[in-house]
Amino acid sequence: MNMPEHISRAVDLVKVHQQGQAQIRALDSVTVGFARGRFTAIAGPSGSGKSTLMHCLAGLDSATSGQVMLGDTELTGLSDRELTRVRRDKVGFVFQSFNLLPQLTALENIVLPVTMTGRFLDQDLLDHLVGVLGIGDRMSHRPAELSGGQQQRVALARALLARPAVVFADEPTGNLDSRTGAEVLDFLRRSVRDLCQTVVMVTHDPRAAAYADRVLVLADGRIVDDVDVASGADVAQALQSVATVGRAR
Ligand SMILES: Nc1ncnc2c1ncn2[C@@H]1O[C@H](COP(=O)(O)OP(=O)(O)OP(=O)(O)O)[C@@H](O)[C@H]1O
Repeated sequence: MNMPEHISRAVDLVKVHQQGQAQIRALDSVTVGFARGRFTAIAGPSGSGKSTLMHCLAGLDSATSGQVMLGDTELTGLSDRELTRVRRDKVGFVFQSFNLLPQLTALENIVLPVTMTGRFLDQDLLDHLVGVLGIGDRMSHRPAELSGGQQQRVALARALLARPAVVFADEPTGNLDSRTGAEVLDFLRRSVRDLCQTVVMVTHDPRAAAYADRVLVLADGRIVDDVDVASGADVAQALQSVATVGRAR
């Protein structure tokens, strides 16, 4: 699993959490690669290791053993300081809880990661993102003055403006009503299609997973299914797989 088209990959990844005397094997020898310009959903029941896998892939958490690569950079073995730099330069994040800075306006939140690091502010891309997301008239508002859906749109623009190697989205629709959630998922899918963005999304929701090109299903820290959702039949299979694993627990 060392293919160059895999922008993100994990090899034999193990993560053991210590909880008192008990050891919890949150990831049990996971090997997986994520191709550029694809939208992958990581699905599975609560506690199956979805967030742990995403956190290790994104350099937010360190593995117990195994290897994580982001582009040409091996994350495993980097210091906290180096990891911070890699995350800042190569990763975009979208969280369930939006994670906007409350004292900044929507526009300031969106451009902060780019301006803070002295990088080129791509005004055309900014205009494109704001236009597609329909938040042009909210740019001077602070997060508290925005709806949940508007806050998540601001977070999406912030994640994509820096043209990260990978956008990691952790339950991005978890705090949204179903219509707004569908708009967020549509936008993620569109960013893959129009901007060739690579997106990896954690979700427990089969309907959200169905927006992806590929669905990885985790159970007990292992990949139990890996479905290419190119055709309608595959979507049905992926949904069935997520539901079955969920019921079996
Ligand atoms: N910091 C931690 N300390 C101890 N155990 C942890 C820690 N983080 C996660 N775990 C355990 O590791 C396992 C995997 O957790 P993880 O959060 O990755 O699952 P998940 O599939 O994302 O679940 P959910 O859908 O509920 O968020 C669970 O058994 C969880 O209790």
